Amino acid sequence: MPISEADPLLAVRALEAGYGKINVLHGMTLDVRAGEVVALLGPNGAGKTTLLRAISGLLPWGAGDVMFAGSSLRGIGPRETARGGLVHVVEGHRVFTQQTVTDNLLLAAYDIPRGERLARVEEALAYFPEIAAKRNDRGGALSGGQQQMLAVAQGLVRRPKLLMLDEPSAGLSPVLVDRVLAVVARLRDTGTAVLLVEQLIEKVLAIADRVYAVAQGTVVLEAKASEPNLPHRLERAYFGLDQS
Ligand SMILES: Nc1ncnc2c1ncn2[C@@H]1O[C@H](COP(=O)(O)OP(=O)(O)OP(=O)(O)O)[C@@H](O)[C@H]1O
Repeated sequence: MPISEADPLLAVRALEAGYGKINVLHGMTLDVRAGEVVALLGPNGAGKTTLLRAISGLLPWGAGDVMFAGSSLRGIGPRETARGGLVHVVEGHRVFTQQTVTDNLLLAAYDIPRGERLARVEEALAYFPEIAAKRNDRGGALSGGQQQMLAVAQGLVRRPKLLMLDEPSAGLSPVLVDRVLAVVARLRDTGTAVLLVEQLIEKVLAIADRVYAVAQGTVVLEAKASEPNLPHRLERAYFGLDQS
């Protein structure tokens, strides 16, 4: 069934997921609309990474549902979700250190028609001039921050409808953090939706359209990023002091 304009691109409904007998997500519900940048904020251990892993099919889930572009993702693995346009750049993703930057990107484009792959690689490199300049270097020769950018570029090669980024700023210098977040803002301008986990509240509020605060496996606050006094309200929500 074709997705209508009004339907969210991603709809997570009353999702339960965890590890073995331990449930981590307790009825998680949220939406991402086409072209929207949505941030997931919350304390350590809240379940943000677990949620992204469940959405992309890295982690099987129990009750509830995840709908992407109008279809349920139940039982669908990460390769297939990526093929459908939902790309997850996992936290601490490692690039192939022995392969060149270009080959790392070509590997990410493995199932894209051969004639299109190089153009896709160029398109992704255009977002990151500092790694474009090192396209013939081995992945292992890049700095940690540049490797992180390469991991994001590997996701972009697929021209996702929704890109999920798990703490893209982790371990980056302030300058590189700004660079990565500027890429997120540019993606929104090209109509790509982004769902990102981020700890840097002020920085993320500057580029996100909406935010969800997550605590103990459930959404405790949803707000437009432009709403006043949000950092304070988010903090209160984490500790169960605020209802919205
Ligand atoms: N592989 C695993 N096996 C068992 N428990 C896990 C596993 N990964 C995470 N957990 C537990 O699930 C809960 C949620 O972790 P998760 O990583 O999703 O939180 P988070 O909000 O992303 O936090 P952080 O910001 O610290 O990454 C935590 O209690 C964590 O200990």
